[in-house]
Amino acid sequence: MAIIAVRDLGKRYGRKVAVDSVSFEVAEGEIFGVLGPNGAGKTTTVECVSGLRRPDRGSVTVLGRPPAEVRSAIGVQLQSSELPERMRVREALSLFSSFYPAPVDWSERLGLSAHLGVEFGRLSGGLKQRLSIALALAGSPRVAILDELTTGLDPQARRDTWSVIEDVRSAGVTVLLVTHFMEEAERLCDRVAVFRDGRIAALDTPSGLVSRVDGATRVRFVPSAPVDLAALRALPDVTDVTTAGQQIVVSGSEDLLHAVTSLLARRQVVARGLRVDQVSLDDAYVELTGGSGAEDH
Ligand SMILES: Nc1ncnc2c1ncn2[C@@H]1O[C@H](COP(=O)(O)OP(=O)(O)OP(=O)(O)O)[C@@H](O)[C@H]1O
Repeated sequence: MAIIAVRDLGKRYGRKVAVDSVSFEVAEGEIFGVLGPNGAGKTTTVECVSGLRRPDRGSVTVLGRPPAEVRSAIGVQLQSSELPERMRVREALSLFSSFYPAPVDWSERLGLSAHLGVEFGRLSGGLKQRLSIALALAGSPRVAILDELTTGLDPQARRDTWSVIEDVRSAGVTVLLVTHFMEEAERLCDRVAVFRDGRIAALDTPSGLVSRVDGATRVRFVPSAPVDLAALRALPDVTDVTTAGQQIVVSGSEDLLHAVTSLLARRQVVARGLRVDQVSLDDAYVELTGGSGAEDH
């Protein structure tokens, strides 16, 4: 069942169209990625899902109801969440707990127990993010909205935060994750919506996005005997055949390897130094967003 349903969402700021005709559904228990360059409409979209912004057009439902009616089911960690510098971790947790009838303490699971007496201003970037997740989850929401959680973190803190997000999902929470990082989307997300100019340019699993790129798979080899390149080009899975010295490079869809090796076997040609490369989600992203920088933060 779809826990989040967005249909034909539209939002303008004055004359600026921030989001235009955006539709998607998120299934319960998914980690759903929202990806795209700066200004593509990601934050506006998730703010409409969280009920913080009212759409101009279209509809958003969470658990089948407008977000404003199910506030306690939605935990929000937004990009610029800052706390007073002198507020201690313990104080922040107890303040947020006081908002809810049945608060849940995530501090132990998120590795914050040893830092309860530390002031917010003295926490590392990774611990600040853990605290912001703990605060977003204090009301035991069914959906967590996490916006650019790992921007500005060092690689280790980013990896630690990823395992925290996996723990959150394991606890049964559906996650809507805004990110600029391909590696993060590939590692965590079940499906990803790639935003471009206020619209969804593609929506698929990370591997599905990769396979949309023309020539997503490349097979390279040196043939033991001359091969008819036209026969390779005629294979249904092949989009391109080039040569580099003695090496032949065949590009095409995922089933390419089987098609190429079968043809070579029939002609009793051995493929020496055979290598298969796959384009990365980075390549797919650049193609889908028209070459916009993915990691320009
Ligand atoms: N409050 C606002 N008033 C006017 N324009 C806005 C406002 N918020 C966003 N915009 C504009 O709307 C467009 C979409 O912004 P949004 O923040 O949703 O994009 P984004 O994909 O989240 O970008 P980023 O990755 O930089 O956070 C941008 O052109 C932005 O400048």
